[in-house]
Parts: sequence; structure tokens; C-alpha cells
Amino acid sequence: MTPALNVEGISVALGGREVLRDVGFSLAPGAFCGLIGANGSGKTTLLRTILGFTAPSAGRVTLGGAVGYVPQKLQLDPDMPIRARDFVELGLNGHRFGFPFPSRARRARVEELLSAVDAKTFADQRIGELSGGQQQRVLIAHALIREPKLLLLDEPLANLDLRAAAEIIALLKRVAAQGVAVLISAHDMNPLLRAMDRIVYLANGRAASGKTQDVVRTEVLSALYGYHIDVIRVHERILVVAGEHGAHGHEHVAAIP
Ligand SMILES: Nc1ncnc2c1ncn2[C@@H]1O[C@H](COP(=O)(O)OP(=O)(O)OP(=O)(O)O)[C@@H](O)[C@H]1O
Repeated sequence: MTPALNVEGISVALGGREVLRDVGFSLAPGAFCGLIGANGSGKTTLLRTILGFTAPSAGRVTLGGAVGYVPQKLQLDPDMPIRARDFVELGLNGHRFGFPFPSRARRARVEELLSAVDAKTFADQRIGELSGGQQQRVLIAHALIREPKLLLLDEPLANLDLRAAAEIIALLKRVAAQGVAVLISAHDMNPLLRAMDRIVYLANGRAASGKTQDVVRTEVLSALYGYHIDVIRVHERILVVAGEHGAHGHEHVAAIP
């Protein structure tokens, strides 16, 4: 099966510093994958490189089809008087504004997407008036309207309460079940652990990837960080803790699936 995404040995330098080094992994259609790393570990840089916004100094990215992208922040002024429904429709034509006479097919497609993300009840509200979770739904519909094979989301759960985050994860699981590969960045893997079947863990500019239980392990993470890391299981949770030689005392708490 052709992968939805193939990242082969990419390195990226920004401002003279190597932010990513020899990062490689592949996503099959329908994969649900977390891109996990601390702040500044290079998650956004990796997503931008996959999108072609940032050129790698080595390696290459191969896509199996169109890519949908949900950025960390809404690219529109939140006060802009645009309805959720119209924003979803903009996904069909990039960022061109104004469709005075939308075609029947165009309207039907927008309705289909609004219902797929459960956004019909607030589709006529201004986007700036919506809650964080509602805005995420609208952004996801916007990104999906052109039937991408790969959906990239930059910290979609940041700023959401637990319930809204769980609802967004359930929605993204449904998207993956339709055969779209979903890659979600998060500094906290905790909310994603039960849902994701794959993980790409970034530290030190490098990545470890695979099934979650194969990656979130003492040996694997110690090799990645370059110093001893303990992965400790307590009450169905995992603590990822830098050992006594850890330079930065990086700490991460996460529940296992
Ligand atoms: N244009 C740039 N020039 C120089 N350094 C940059 C540039 N953009 C990002 N960086 C650096 O690259 C590193 C990775 O940044 P990136 O935004 O990819 O991390 P991140 O994992 O997405 O972090 P966060 O969770 O904080 O958004 C950071 O140390 C950042 O300071």
C-alpha cells in the first residue's frame, strides 16, 4: 500500500542551528499518530517541512496525496465577520474570499463536512464567537473539504478542556477510520495515549517512531535523549523522567493505553 506520508532522513537547520536531524518515519492510510515532544523540540518545524513551507537540508518527504493542515492558531482575525459555514467553504478555494452564488454541489459538500464534524448547530455563527472546541471542528472541516489523504494538526488539543479534547480526538479517530492518515502534534501525550496507534517522539532534534508501547520505553527514550531516562508505570500511567545524569530534568507524565 502506498504510504500517505514518507519522511526519509530529513534534517532541518534554522538560524544556523540544526533543529531536526535525520528524522524518518512513514504513515499508512488510516494511521492515527501522535507527534510528541517538549516545547521547542521541533514539532511545528517538522509539520512545516512536510507541508513544503520549510526546505530540509537533507532527506525528502513523499506524499501519497493532498494534505490538509490545521494550524496552531486561526489564520484569520477572530473578529472578522465570517460565519463558520463560509470559512469551511473557503477550504475549497484556498483563501480567496467571496462566493456570491455558491453552486449546489459546493453547498452540498459544505453541508456534508459540517455534519461530519457536528458543526451544524453553530454553522451560522461568526467564527470568533465560537468556543475553542467549536473552532477546532470548523478548522478540521475546512482542512478536510478537499479530501486529503493526510491531515496534519498542530497542537489541536492545547487550550481545550478535557471533554472538548476527548470529543476532538473521537472526531479525528472517525476521520482516520475513513482512511485518512492523521498526525497530531502535542507536547503532552497524555490525552492521546488511548487513541493513537503510532507515535513519533521528538527529542534532541531526533525522532523515535513506531507503536506507542515500543517507543515509550526506557531504552528507546534514553537513546533518543542521550542520557538515562526512566519510563515508570504507576497506576496505569507512565512517568517519563530524566535520570540523575539528565541535564535538563525533563519530565513527562502520561497514562498508558
Ligand atoms: N525561524 C527560525 N529561526 C531560528 N530558530 C527557529 C526558527 N523557528 C524555530 N526555531 C527554533 O527551532 C526549535 C524548534 O521549534 P518548533 O517551533 O518547531 O518547536 P515545537 O516543538 O513546535 O515547539 P512548541 O511546542 O513550543 O510550538 C526551537 O528551538 C525554535 O526556537
